[in-house]
Amino acid sequence: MTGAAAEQLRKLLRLYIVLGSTNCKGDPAFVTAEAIRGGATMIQFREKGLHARTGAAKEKLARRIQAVCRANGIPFIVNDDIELALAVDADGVHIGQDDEPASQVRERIGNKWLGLSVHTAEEAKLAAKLNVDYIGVGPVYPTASKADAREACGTEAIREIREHGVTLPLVAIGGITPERVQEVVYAGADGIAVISAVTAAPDSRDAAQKLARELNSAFWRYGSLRP
Ligand SMILES: Cc1ncc(COP(=O)(O)OP(=O)(O)O)c(N)n1
Ligand SMILES: Cc1nc(C(=O)O)sc1CCOP(=O)(O)O
Ligand SMILES: [Mg+2]
Repeated sequence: MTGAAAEQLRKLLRLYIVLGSTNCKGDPAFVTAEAIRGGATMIQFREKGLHARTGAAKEKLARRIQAVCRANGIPFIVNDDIELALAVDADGVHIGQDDEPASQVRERIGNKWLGLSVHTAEEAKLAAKLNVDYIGVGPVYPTASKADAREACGTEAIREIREHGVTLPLVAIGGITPERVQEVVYAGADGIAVISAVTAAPDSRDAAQKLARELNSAFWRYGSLRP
C-alpha cells in the first residue's frame, strides 16, 4: 500500500463498527444505518455466536448490510469468511491469529483490504512484515462480546507496538466506551472498533455520535503528541 493509501485507511478506521445478527436486538441493517448516521466510518460484518446465520441466510444478511454501506459510501469488511467476502465483493476481510494464514488470504483476495488481529508487540512486528493493511489490537479492556477473547492487554500494548516502530494503521478493540476513547487515542490508535457500545445501546445513532465526538476531541488534543 502507498503512504497516501495508508493515510486514507487510517481515517476510515476511525470509528469501525463490528456487528452481526447475534449482537443486535433489532434488524442489523437498521443498526448499521443508524451507526453510519451517527458517524461510523467502516463496518465489519461478523456473524458469530449462538444462533448465528449460516449459508444463504448469512449471505442475504451480508448483502443487506453491504447495501446500506454502499448507499452511504462506507467500506464493508467481512470477518473470517473469505468465500463470503469474495461472493459479495466486499471491500476487505478481517482475520485473526487462528484463522487462515494472512499470506494465503492475501493471495485469495487480491488488493482488497486485509486486517489482522494482534495482541502483542511481537505479533504486531510480525504483521508488519506480512502484506496486511491494518492491525486490530485487543482486547484492550475486558469484553463480553467475544467468547474466546484473550486477557485484556490495556493501552500499554498499543503504546508498546508504536514504540517498536510499527506504523501500520491500527484500530483498538475490546471493551471500548466513550469514556475510554481519549486514552486509546493518546496511546497511538488511529481508531476504535466496537460492538456493544453501539449495538447494545438503546439508540445506536446516538451511541455512535458520542464515540465520534470523543474521537474528534481526542485527535484534536493528542494528534501531535502520540508515539
Ligand atoms: C477490527 C477487529 N479487530 C480484531 C478482531 C478479532 O478477530 P479474531 O481474533 O479473528 O476474532 P473473531 O472476530 O473472528 O472472533 C476483529 N474481528 N476485528
Ligand atoms: C471481535 C472482538 N475481537 C477482539 C480482540 O481482542 O481481538 S475483542 C472483540 C469484541 C469487541 O466487542 P466490544 O466492543 O463489545 O467489547
Ligand atoms: Mg477471526
